[in-house]
Amino acid sequence: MEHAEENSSTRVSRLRPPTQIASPGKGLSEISESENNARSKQVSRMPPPGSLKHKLGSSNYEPEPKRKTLAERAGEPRSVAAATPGPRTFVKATSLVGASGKPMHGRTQSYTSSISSSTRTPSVSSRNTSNGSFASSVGPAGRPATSYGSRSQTSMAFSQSTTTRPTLAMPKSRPTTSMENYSDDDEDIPSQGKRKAWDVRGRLEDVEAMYSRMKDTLAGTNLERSGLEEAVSIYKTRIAELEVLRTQISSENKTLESDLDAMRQKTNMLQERLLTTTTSLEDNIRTTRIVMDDMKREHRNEIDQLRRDNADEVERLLRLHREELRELERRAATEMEDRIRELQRRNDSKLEDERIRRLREVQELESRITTESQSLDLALQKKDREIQNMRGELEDVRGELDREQILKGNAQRDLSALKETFQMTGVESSSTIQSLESTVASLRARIHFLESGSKAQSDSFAEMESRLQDAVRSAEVSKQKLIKEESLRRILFNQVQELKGNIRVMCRVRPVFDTTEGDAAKLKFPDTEKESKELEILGKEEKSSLGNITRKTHSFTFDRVFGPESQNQEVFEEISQLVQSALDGYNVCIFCYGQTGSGKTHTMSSADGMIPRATHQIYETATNLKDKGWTYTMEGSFVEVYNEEIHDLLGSSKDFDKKKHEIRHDEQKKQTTVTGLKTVTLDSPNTVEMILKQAANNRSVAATKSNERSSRSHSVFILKLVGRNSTTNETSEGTLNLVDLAGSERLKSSGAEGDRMKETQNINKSLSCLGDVIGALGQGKEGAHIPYRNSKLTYLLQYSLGGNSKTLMFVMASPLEAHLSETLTSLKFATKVHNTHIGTAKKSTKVRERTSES
Ligand SMILES: Nc1ncnc2c1ncn2[C@@H]1O[C@H](COP(=O)(O)OP(=O)(O)OP(=O)(O)O)[C@@H](O)[C@H]1O
Repeated sequence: MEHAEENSSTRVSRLRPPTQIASPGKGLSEISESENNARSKQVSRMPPPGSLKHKLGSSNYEPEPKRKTLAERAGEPRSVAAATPGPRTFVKATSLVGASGKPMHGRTQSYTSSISSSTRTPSVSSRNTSNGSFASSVGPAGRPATSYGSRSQTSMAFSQSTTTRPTLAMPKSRPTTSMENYSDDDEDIPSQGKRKAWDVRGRLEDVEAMYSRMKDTLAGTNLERSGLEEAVSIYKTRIAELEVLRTQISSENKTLESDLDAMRQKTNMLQERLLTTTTSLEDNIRTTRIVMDDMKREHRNEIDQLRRDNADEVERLLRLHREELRELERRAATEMEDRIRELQRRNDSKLEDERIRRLREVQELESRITTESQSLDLALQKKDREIQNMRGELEDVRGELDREQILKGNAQRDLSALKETFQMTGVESSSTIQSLESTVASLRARIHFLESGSKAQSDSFAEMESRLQDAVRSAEVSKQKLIKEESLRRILFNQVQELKGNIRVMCRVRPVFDTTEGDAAKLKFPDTEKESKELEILGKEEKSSLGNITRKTHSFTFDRVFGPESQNQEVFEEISQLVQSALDGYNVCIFCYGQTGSGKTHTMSSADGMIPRATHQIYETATNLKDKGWTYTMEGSFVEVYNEEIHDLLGSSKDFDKKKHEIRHDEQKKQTTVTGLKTVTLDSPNTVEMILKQAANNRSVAATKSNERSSRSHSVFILKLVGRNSTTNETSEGTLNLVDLAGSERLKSSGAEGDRMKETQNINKSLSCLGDVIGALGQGKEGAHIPYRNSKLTYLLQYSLGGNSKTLMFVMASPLEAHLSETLTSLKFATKVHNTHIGTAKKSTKVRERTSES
């Protein structure tokens, strides 16, 4: 098997073609027979290869009975020359395996073809050979073997079994071919090897017999060839099949590879999609959160709105109810009403008398306090002066005393020196002694005098000390008294303010600048000589149904009316007391209300307007109050309420639409804060100018976006004043709000559209909310709902409008005929506010209208 495998590569090409049979001879028949034998076996075993292997592989295989196998013949006792000495070719079994050397599938696997050309030594006695192998040597007997004998020969054998072959006897006379040896055993050619040379016939017969065997062999070879061809074709088919399989596998492989690529791409795509989905999911979550926040906010607003609506509804119902009650009361007691009116009038006059009396008392108290504090100041100054004088005297006396003591020391030293001199010289002169003694006496007298003077001086010094202590003590008492009186002044001052009313309304009419502005309206200030409280406006001409042209005169009364010639200085004098209240710890709110161009900004924020004046006053007062133990911190912020949004006028105008500011209330402290606002500490009077400039700049920058910003938004200057008295440990926290409201013109008359309409609607809404809040406060019911939340402006000013706070409204009026109806609307609104009583009772006024024919 080992050799068969080694030589498998040469197996087919070594088949000997029939033409190689050289010369006829004795060995020819042998070859023919053995070949025929072998081939017939092979042929019979060839197809089908599958069964063949099975048979060949089995040791029980029986060859055809009519022919003897080479093995049989080899086993016969007759001596046969196996081969000539020298190199000899052994046919070795070679398994016919697949071309690749691998075992064949199925039937082809079992078929083995043994083709060998290995050259071996002649010794065959000790080795095992294949039973089926045969050697062929063709050549004439008695001569050395032909090239057939010496060269490699092709033989075919089946290596199904191996047996030990008996030792072959070597010929004595001449080397014999194997053919000769075999021919003796051949039954078909009995004469073989015995024919005589002259027996041509016999030999011819032999040749013929040999020929016929050759023919058989040829036929066998053909069969073998066809078998081999068949095997080849099977291999080819198999190869083709394998090729197809390979193609299929490679195509499958390609498909799988492309599938793999596709899968990879798909995975990549899926990963990308996953990434995109994750990102979009995160975005969605973020957006959802924002939306949820918005919704929450909206929800909160809606709830607030609902609450407000409910409260308004309840209020409306209450109002209705009240009106109904009033109506009933009115019907039931018309007569009583007159009496009540009468009583009220009396009450009012009593109240007014009381107010005047209290005012007088307060004024007297104030003047007394002022006089007392002045006299105290004077006494203090006098005492200070006295102390100064005494200190000077004391210093002089001390200096003198020091000098005298030096003199005394000197004199005593002189005296003792003289005494020593006298004792040394021994000179005694009575006159000199007397004079000296008198000098000593006088000196002694002087010393005594000086000593007594020094005592008197130190007594006077002690007296002065005690007087000084008394003066300091009394100054301290006076200071304490002054501090107490300052506290009393605050209380009394607040009482005066309350008596004046916690909501005050003043009117200011601006001048007509030039004739291009249009005609001036007919305005009258009847009481200019007295208190300047009244304003009369002659209305427009109206045609009655009878054709008469009439004109109404509208009379308004306010706490003060400022005519066109009034200056900001005059206006400020009226409000300075309120500014003082803010320093005393009250919340103060000063509004400017009126149509565009009526002078609100001029009054409030111009260079000499209320804001700079108020801050200057606060700064001065705070500095003066330092003597009375008060230290103040002042922080200012400036905001704008535009379209119901809060903007920081001290911040950057770029942040106007980005930064959201929230209003927060501290219920306990009754204080309002706005988130994210820039606050400026007012540590010098000039800071306010800087604030006003920046606010104006920001508004003008914003104005380029939405036109005339100042008249379309409310501006609120918030000044927080926190004071602390280190002597009394008192604290005060007041807020001063100075508000420049947006133009109050009505939507109809302004003819606004789009964005402007929205602005106007928001302005109208916030102004009417302001009216509602003041109206609700005027009802004066404790715990009643005040609709602060209805607008940003009222919500911002919540703690500066109700309760203990003080409010002043300036209604600004245009002097022009063209603005008459707007002016009248503004003045009517102001009258409504004026009639509102917050905190203390206040005389009510009405708009009086008289019609006169023109
Ligand atoms: N009492 C006054 N004396 C002199 N000038 C005045 C007076 N009132 C207003 N003015 C001037 O009139 C003009 C318009 O006034 P101002 O800007 O104050 O009106 P406004 O009511 O604030 O308008 P807006 O609502 O548009 O802000 C300004 O030039 C201002 O200086």
